[in-house]
Amino acid sequence: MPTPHISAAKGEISDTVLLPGDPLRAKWIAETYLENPVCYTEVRNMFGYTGTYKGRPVSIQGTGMGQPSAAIYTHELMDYYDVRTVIRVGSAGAVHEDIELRDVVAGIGATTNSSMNRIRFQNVVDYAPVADYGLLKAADRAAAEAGIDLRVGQLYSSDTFYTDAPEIEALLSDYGILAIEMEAAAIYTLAAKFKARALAICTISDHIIKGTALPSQERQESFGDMVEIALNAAVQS
Ligand SMILES: O=P(O)(O)O[C@H]1O[C@H](CO)[C@@H](O)[C@H]1O
Ligand SMILES: O=c1cc[nH]c(=O)[nH]1
Repeated sequence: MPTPHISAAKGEISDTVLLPGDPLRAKWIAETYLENPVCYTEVRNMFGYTGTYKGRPVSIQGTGMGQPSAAIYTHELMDYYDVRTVIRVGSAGAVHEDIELRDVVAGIGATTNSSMNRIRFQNVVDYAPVADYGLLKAADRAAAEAGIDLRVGQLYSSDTFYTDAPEIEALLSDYGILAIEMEAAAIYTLAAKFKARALAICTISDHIIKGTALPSQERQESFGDMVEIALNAAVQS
């Protein structure tokens, strides 16, 4: 029996899954980087594919935008399909002066304004969602081998894309946050719950402090470095 949101049969999804927010990015990654990709779900047009990379089975599953959506896919993958390694491959907005457009950032941790973990931990604990150290090391190694400067630091997983309080983003930058995205904190938390491994890697598509952005046609091309790091980390670790 499939899950409510994924129509694959058990065994059709690898234990190692890349998680882009955009389902069309899942399609592009599968068709560009995997050998023999097969689409295993089209429920809600949130595409998922399994193929091989360097001889190892790897799946790519879209998550949609925001922590509630990403949490549904991560939960079903880990709880029902026995997925044990996930790497988010996302876009993010830089909030730090040292980060530039097209930089690839790996989130060692994910600060968040989401209420999801407040609900989970009954408003008693401020849980600190963190990446899997082994996966992070594998990504760092894969980036070095490819000659890519992987920036490692904290992400901010926000529940809002548009904000009325830009001063919060400036404050977070002062406290070392590199970039804003919308899913990593939920994915890291669920990986901990299911004794799995998670890492979020993001390409900087816009710079919130500097007010610059990649033209839309350049976005997909700029994701190549991130995807290669993620796939090589996935198969090496
Ligand atoms: O490009 P993706 O992976 O969707 O990630 C980022 O882009 C979306 C916002 O435009 C949010 O999902 C954010 O996390
Ligand atoms: O969540 C996101 C993703 C890309 N750019 C942003 O500013 N925020």
